[in-house]
Amino acid sequence: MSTCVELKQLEFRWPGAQSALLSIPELTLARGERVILRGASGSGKSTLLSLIAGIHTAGPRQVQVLGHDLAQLSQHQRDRLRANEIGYIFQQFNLLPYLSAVANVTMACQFAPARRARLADADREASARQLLTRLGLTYAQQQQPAQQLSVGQQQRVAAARALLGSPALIIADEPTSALDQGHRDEFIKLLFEACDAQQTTLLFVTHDATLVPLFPRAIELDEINQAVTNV
Ligand SMILES: Nc1ncnc2c1ncn2[C@@H]1O[C@H](COP(=O)(O)OP(=O)(O)OP(=O)(O)O)[C@@H](O)[C@H]1O
Repeated sequence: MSTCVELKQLEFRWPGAQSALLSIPELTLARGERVILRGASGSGKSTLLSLIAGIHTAGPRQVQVLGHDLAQLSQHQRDRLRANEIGYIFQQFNLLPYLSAVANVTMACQFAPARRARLADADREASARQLLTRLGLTYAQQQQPAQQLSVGQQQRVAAARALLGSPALIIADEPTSALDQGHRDEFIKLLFEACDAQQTTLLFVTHDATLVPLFPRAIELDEINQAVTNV
């Protein structure tokens, strides 16, 4: 199985900080893997995600995504790689409230030519509708402005937006924190099915330990991060 994300001797310290926040000797995520990354508040989860997404950068060869050494790419190349290959599901969903659910989803491919090219159906809207239907939204709900949907429905729209155009990696940053347990488990099941259908790697980040049994692989940030244990 090929590699999606590879960290090697990752050392990261925020400017002005006294010591490294992250010191991770090695971590590999294979293509198509479903991984939950858990860690206490402030342990560096979001920082690690921002390094994998190329929003911030570490040293040469420390973070590789789909074979690209992010430190060797220009800002523009990193932005392009992110737009084409990484779907992000945010805690607050980041939907545009007045746009319909389906329009929120199609926006994902606006600046991502590779994602557009991978759509099974050349019609972006048709592909977005297929995903939304698979994630359980009716046609009528797909037409509604995002702000008129329930929290659970908005979350499915955010997932469909991240999945459209089959990016190699989905990063989900605390996406279930606003849901009750029943909706939460159902959402994760749907997310797995959608990722499986398109061979997408899922990196799901949370501080909630009760989600761990739902995933085939769990990583405790405190266990792989030597910076924390050395403090
Ligand atoms: N842009 C930044 N500049 C400087 N320091 C930062 C920045 N972002 C985060 N930090 C610091 O890095 C540490 C880890 O923060 P981070 O947000 O990565 O943790 P987290 O595990 O995602 O926390 P939470 O679960 O509360 O969201 C914190 O001490 C924070 O103050």
